[in-house]
Amino acid sequence: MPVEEFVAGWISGALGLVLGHPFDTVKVRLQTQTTYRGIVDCMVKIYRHESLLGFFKGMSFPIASIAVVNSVLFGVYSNTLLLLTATSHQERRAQPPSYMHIFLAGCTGGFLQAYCLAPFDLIKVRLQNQTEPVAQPGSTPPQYQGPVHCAASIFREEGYRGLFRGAWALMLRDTPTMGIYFITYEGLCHQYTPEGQNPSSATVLVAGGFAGIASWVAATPLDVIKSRMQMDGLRRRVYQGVLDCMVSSVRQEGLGVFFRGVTINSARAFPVNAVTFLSYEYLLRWWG
Ligand SMILES: CN(C)C(=N)NCCC[C@H](N)C(=O)O
Repeated sequence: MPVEEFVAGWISGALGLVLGHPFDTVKVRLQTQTTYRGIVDCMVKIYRHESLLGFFKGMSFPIASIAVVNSVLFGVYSNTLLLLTATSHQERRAQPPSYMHIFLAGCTGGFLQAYCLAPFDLIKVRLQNQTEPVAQPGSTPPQYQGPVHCAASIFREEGYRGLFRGAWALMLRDTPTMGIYFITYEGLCHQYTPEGQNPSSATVLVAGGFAGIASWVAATPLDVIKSRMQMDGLRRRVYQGVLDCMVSSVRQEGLGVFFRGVTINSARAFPVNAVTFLSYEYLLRWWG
């Protein structure tokens, strides 16, 4: 089993993650709290109340976890394609796989990465939702003092299953949308690259950026539900499950609730995934 894809997936994911984390914090706040009037209002309030550090809350854990999560996504994707089409990463430019195979490999990668991502994503969302300024003497300390304390508190108060709160919504979000992610990327690269050649850096950047946007637009409805399920249970349980969360969110806030954070998600997705795919492609070419 080729391991380069796993390592390239890890490094490229980490680069994308640092770039996108401030956007991600604004998105999570908009999806789960009603105190902000929009993206700009949310950014101004975070900056005034919590300083620049507020945008980077909850980042250390995803950085540690991206090694597992992104390498599982890219490694499983590439190795599933290898199983389905018997072509390695290097051979795929000359013999492109069918879109059905790309979609199936993307869905498989998305499904398995969601399982690894669930506890890390839960901790990230809980930390991002703490609105207290970072470490101010004399002020009330936030409920969670950091990722390890957060994980330990969830485990103590909600048990092992508590660490997987929102995992179903996460799997439903990631399985089909990772298929869309890889189809968009490969489709755009194929469209703008002469037969048998590697795509240029500009093509990889644009295809990666649009793959990110397409997958996040499709993922946003379940992303909202996932974030709400992850915040549920903090004080008391409100939702019985994914469906109940969907129905009560629509009843209270209308259908527009499913598109909360779609603008910020898309703005974040372009640079993050452009950088992710560019570094992934170049690392593999370098090692190949
Ligand atoms: C849930 N969806 C749509 C995705 N995860 N899409 C793929 C993008 C992955 C990248 N690490 C990112 O965070 O944008």
